[in-house]
Amino acid sequence: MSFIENHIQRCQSVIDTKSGLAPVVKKMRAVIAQQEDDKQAAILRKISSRERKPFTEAAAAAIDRNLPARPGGTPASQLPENKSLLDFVSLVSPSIRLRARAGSGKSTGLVIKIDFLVNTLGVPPEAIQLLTFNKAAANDLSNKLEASLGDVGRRVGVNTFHSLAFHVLKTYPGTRGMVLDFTDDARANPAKLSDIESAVMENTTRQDLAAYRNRYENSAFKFLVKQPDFEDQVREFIASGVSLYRARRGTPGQRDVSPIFRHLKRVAGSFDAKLAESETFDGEAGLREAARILSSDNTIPGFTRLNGSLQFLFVDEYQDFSAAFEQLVAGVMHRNPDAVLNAVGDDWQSINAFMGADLSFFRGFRSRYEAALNLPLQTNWRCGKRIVEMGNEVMEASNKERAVAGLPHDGRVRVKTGGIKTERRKTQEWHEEARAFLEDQIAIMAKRAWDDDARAGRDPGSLVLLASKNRPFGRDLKTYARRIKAPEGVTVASCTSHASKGREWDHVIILDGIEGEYPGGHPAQLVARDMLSKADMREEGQRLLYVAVTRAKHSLAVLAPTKLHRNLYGARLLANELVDA
Ligand SMILES: Nc1ncnc2c1ncn2[C@@H]1O[C@H](COP(=O)(O)OP(=O)(O)OP(=O)(O)O)[C@@H](O)[C@H]1O
Repeated sequence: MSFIENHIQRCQSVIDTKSGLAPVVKKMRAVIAQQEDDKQAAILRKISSRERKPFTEAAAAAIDRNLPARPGGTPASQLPENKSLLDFVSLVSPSIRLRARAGSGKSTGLVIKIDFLVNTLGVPPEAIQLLTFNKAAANDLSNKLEASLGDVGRRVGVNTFHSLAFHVLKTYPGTRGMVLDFTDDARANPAKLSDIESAVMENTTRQDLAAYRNRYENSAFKFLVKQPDFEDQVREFIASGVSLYRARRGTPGQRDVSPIFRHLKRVAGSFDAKLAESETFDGEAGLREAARILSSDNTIPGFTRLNGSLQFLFVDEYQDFSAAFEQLVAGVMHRNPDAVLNAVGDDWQSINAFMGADLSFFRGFRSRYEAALNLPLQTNWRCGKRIVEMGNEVMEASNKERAVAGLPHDGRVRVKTGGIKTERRKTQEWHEEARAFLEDQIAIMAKRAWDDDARAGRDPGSLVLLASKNRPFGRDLKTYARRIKAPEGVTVASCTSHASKGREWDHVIILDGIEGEYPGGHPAQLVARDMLSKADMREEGQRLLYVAVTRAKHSLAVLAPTKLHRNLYGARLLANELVDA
């Protein structure tokens, strides 16, 4: 009997006897490891295409336990739009990187797969661990698991990366007594800026400042050099740059040649030494140290759950990994070599480059982990068809990559540009014009959105104002939101495009769909030029626009007080209403 037939038989017996998957995974990996490098991927694909069979029926049942049938009675598992979901749930022995487009039911898919593993294959819930970036995502997944699996769902491990690191450092004898100066949401709150600032003050000489002056003198930022407080401004953005430098350490392909890069390295080194002296770990150092401990063979007394008994590790938002997160996951896998890793994320939604995120981790998944496959989840269950298309246009998607609309309704796209000229004018002047334009247009677009609801027989839906920065054109988003006359019972939200990730509203109005504005100016933007390529920075803006566009369920309005952003040109073709100035 061939290895593949044996493998399929072993899979069948897992279903029949609920006997545990670990030996099947172990055997499969051992056989693949014997193959020549170039043959490994091919044989894994072959195994996978056969492995779907024994598990498909039971995986379909898990999908149908969790998702309602279509109105005509077709079970969710039988819909062509859910074929990729069925693949994801039914493939259990390879590690998987799931590229899940916006609104494609990423968290729903995770919960269904865990339901399948626990209730059909008999995997103990304690042998399953989920890792998320922040507490909100962890709570959301815990609630969904409990809703689907009942009490058993509570036995699945759900942690943020930082809470896992915290636990390791507090348990490990070598670090138990150290000060842990990080919170669960430390990604949004990197090293305390004030401490970095003092390291900057102590490690920035006249010569270093001259290097910065040189760097910007002949660039688009030469206006900065002319400003009297140039040196203070530099010290401020160095501080953010040092956080970025620390987060990017160990990222493959890091550019590391410029004098500015070397200066950031020196300041970071001094800051790290200070942390070590005071026996303190901030979020970044804490993740790295926990990863180092996990990757060693040292005993961590009291650390039992992830110490060899783990069978499945699910990782969320994989597109936003920086080196520290990758190292932590590698550490968990080192302790649990037979575990299967399922990493889910969307490379189109990678928007944390300024926190050190780098897509190379997502892209290099198959080469980093044994017996690993890439799978897609392309159907968007959130947005109307035109809005899904809008997302594809923003991303200049090839046919293969396009997200596909799962919902039957069309959705509406509206575009209005103001054509306000920004050249040779003071910012304040054109901002005033932009404000007047926005106030008029927001009111018009909101009214049209709620009229759509009335025509479709829906209650007036939720509405959000989005922009890459909180202060588009001199007024904050909240103030614009407050001026909208909303129907009774509807609150108008406002949010930066970054913070909108993972959320959804019936109607979205983007306020700054203008040329050159995405992403909003991050304090580290100037030094980022020495660490990230121009293309990376441009694509980051494109992805942020994609996130903003795909928050809308029924209608999307794009406002551009000046000219339209080039990645939004597609909006003109898809717009139901288009009024150019
Ligand atoms: N296969 C499906 N069929 C029908 N509805 C689905 C399916 N998957 C998810 N949904 C619904 O679509 C909505 C979005 O799902 P979910 O929150 O899981 O998406 P997500 O991919 O995690 O979103 P994002 O990554 O954009 O934040 C939910 O209301 C969910 O019930």
